[in-house]
Amino acid sequence: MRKPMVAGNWKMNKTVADAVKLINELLPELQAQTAVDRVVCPPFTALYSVSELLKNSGIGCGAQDLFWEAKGAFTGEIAPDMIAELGEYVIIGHSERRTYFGETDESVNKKVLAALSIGLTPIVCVGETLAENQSGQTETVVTRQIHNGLKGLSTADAEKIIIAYEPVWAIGTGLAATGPQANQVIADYIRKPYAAMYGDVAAQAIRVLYGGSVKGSNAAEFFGQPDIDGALVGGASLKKTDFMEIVNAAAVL
Ligand SMILES: O=C[C@H](O)COP(=O)(O)O
Repeated sequence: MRKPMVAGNWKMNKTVADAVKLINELLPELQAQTAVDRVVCPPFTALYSVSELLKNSGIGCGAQDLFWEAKGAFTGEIAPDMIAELGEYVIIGHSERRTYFGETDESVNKKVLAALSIGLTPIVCVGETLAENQSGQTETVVTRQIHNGLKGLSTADAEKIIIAYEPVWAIGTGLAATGPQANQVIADYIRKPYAAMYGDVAAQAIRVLYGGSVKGSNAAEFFGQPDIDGALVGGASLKKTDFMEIVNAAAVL
């Protein structure tokens, strides 16, 4: 039985002051919802302040990216142990990083291995663009991202990672996939190839989230699907009421 998870990806939003305010608003209600694993991923600049507020709260804290090297002359980058001091999770390979910052399956794989080696749990994002979807390439693209981005894991790590299926055309557009559409991709193009890599036990153990225009009004449609274990939420994670609607919807999963 996989425990549902809802993670908020704040993207490039919120100053430290704004982040502290939102966490203080969220904390009582988030803490009350123990049926769901709850995670927030603020921008790097707010990570320390948020992690201090979340200490011993039962709410997970994560970064939105990391670099695979341990230290050195990599201006602007953040090392795995710097994140591990402040949180337990890290989002890797978000489509915005693939699109705007040149992330590839190869860099995703290096980051996943680096995160796992220091004990962080990666939330690895995969998903096809609108053009890829419309030209019938969803299977090819998503299975390639799984094969190349997630290779080389140990058996224990293979059972621990989290994958987020985020069709790029659904991110921030208000145009969510349907529950059955997302479930089919997750079952056939994510869990199935993952089972071929790491076995059925791992493929059934890992949590796969859906992401892309999730809101309170459509969350239940995704959470009612057998292969969807929760959501990676962007826009709707920036306001207490919006985020809590989604977290509470996951509790009945
Ligand atoms: O990481 C979150 C996803 O990109 C979804 O963003 P969104 O909920 O604003 O569509």
